Amino acid sequence: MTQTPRPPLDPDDLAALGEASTATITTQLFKHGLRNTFLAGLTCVTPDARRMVGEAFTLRYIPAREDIDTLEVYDDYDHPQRLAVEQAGPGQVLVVDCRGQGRAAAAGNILLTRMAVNGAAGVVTDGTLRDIEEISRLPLPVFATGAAAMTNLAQHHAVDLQVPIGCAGVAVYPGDVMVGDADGVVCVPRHLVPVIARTAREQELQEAFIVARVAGGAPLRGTYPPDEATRRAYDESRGALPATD
Ligand SMILES: O=C([O-])CC(=O)C(=O)O
Ligand SMILES: [Mg+2]
Repeated sequence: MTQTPRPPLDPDDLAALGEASTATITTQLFKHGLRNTFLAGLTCVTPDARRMVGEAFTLRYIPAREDIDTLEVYDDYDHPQRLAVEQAGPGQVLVVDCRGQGRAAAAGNILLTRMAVNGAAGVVTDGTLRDIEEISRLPLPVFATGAAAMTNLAQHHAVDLQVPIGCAGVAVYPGDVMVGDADGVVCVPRHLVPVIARTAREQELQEAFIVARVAGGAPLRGTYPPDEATRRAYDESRGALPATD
């Protein structure tokens, strides 16, 4: 299908998003009116992998049908699932729409090993994965709802690459930026990346200051959220630079 050209992402913005928590990013998106950006119910199944940040490369599954989705379809190296695995490259996160259905796996260890070797930035699905023990050792951030041994053709039929999808109830457009950490995965609409990157960085700095005060015994009142005096102390700690919102 034809791809709409997308303006390139600024590496500094990606770095800032990669350093911000998903909690911070969801709050910043909320401030911009977006409340449905967190892919609830997914956990990171590769706990030793780096933090995840990258552009969404989408793959859409529909329900399988027994007369179509036979095991022989995998003899075709151009099966859409296989194309997605080969094509999602450096800087890209494969986001797989399983319609929240997990009785058969979205993918398994061989496919995700291929993605790790290709330098993909991560894998996200609102379904399950097979070979989960081996996957858990991959150096690739992977998020899913859990494990299922059954191969994906039993429940899923791969139809589209790089189209808008729903994943865990969130709209994900190709090129949106996916960020993942221990809390889960958030989708940042591409056009909001510069502003969210900047304000998320600022929130992280302010929260580091606040948590140090709370850990040191400060009460919530006056500290969290910060009142005028705490904000002034924070600004002074930052070399008197005024906080941006
Ligand atoms: O058949 C599948 O779902 C794929 C699989 O097991 C793998 O990638 O190792
Ligand atoms: Mg396997």
